[in-house]
Amino acid sequence: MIEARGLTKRYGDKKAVDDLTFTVRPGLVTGFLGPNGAGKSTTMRMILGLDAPTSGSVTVNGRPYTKAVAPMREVGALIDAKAIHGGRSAYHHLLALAQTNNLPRRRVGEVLELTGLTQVARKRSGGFSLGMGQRLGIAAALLGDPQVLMFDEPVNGLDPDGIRWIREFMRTLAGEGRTVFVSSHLMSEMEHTADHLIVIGRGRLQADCSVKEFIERNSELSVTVRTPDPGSLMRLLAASGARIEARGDGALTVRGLTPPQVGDLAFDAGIRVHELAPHQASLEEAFMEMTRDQVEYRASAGGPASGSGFGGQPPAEPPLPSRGRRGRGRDRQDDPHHLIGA
Ligand SMILES: Nc1ncnc2c1ncn2[C@@H]1O[C@H](COP(=O)(O)OP(=O)(O)OP(=O)(O)O)[C@@H](O)[C@H]1O
Repeated sequence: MIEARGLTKRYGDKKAVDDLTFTVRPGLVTGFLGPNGAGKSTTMRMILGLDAPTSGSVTVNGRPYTKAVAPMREVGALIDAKAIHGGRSAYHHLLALAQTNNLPRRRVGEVLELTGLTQVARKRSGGFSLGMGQRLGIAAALLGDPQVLMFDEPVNGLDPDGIRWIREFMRTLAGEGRTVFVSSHLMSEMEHTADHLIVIGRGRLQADCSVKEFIERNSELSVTVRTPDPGSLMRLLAASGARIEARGDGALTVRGLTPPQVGDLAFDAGIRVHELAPHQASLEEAFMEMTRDQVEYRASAGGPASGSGFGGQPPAEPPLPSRGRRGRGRDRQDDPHHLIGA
């Protein structure tokens, strides 16, 4: 269990982390999300005692991590997988860590096996691929068989196989009852990995809830409808108060009406419908809505997109007028605790 209470970190006159209070519970994968510069790494460093809070506190299993008698048995952390002596083999890297931390030698073989590195254990780690380097970092984190695991952006730069492996591994660790805290700015990845989310923006807590709740509260259910007569259907639905967007692929996105309402209106007017489906926003779309004003270094729309993540991304959809999603998001940002304590 990780507990932060009023955790604050100031660099000069900038608050990198601002009065964060949250609990990371065992048995779940908790995603720690926020745009670039939101304060995720600073928070993780404070949890590990690598940075001192300006005020507030954070404990691991009830006490500050710096007070842990056997740190590697308390927390396993993957913060920077490249921080490894490249001339050493994976085996010797892990053995050195085990010996300096008073951990049994047998753990080296066990964690090599767990992370699928046994076959390459005697090779120089400097020649490892990014994915193998991440596995080695995770093997090191597991050496002390800790109950709490923290991963800072573990899937960055990995191929789909590597991403899937890390995702399943984190889920297994949580399934064993461990506390798994993982930071990421890759929304599509977190949607499939995390049970719970802690979201920060500009150092402040924005949400502390499940993935499902986050999506439901930050997006509006819409209806996708296809018809050979879009003009008539658009006029009909607009007259019933719906907001309609004609998509490039010929479908209409309708907001403000349910799928049965759209179907019934079309039927009564004798308009053929070829597709009618509810659409729930993805985690990424819900995030883009909530953090619209919080990305510290957002490229202009049309700038380089970074995949399914924060920053460098144009909004998922153009802003809608008055009752549109942008308006909804703004209202909520005035109350940063609207999702907290759900
Ligand atoms: N040592 C430092 N000195 C001054 N400012 C810092 C320092 N470390 C971080 N910051 C600032 O604190 C803010 C939070 O940074 P942090 O690295 O924690 O964010 P992050 O959410 O991890 O972002 P990213 O995803 O880009 O790593 C940023 O504005 C950053 O520039």
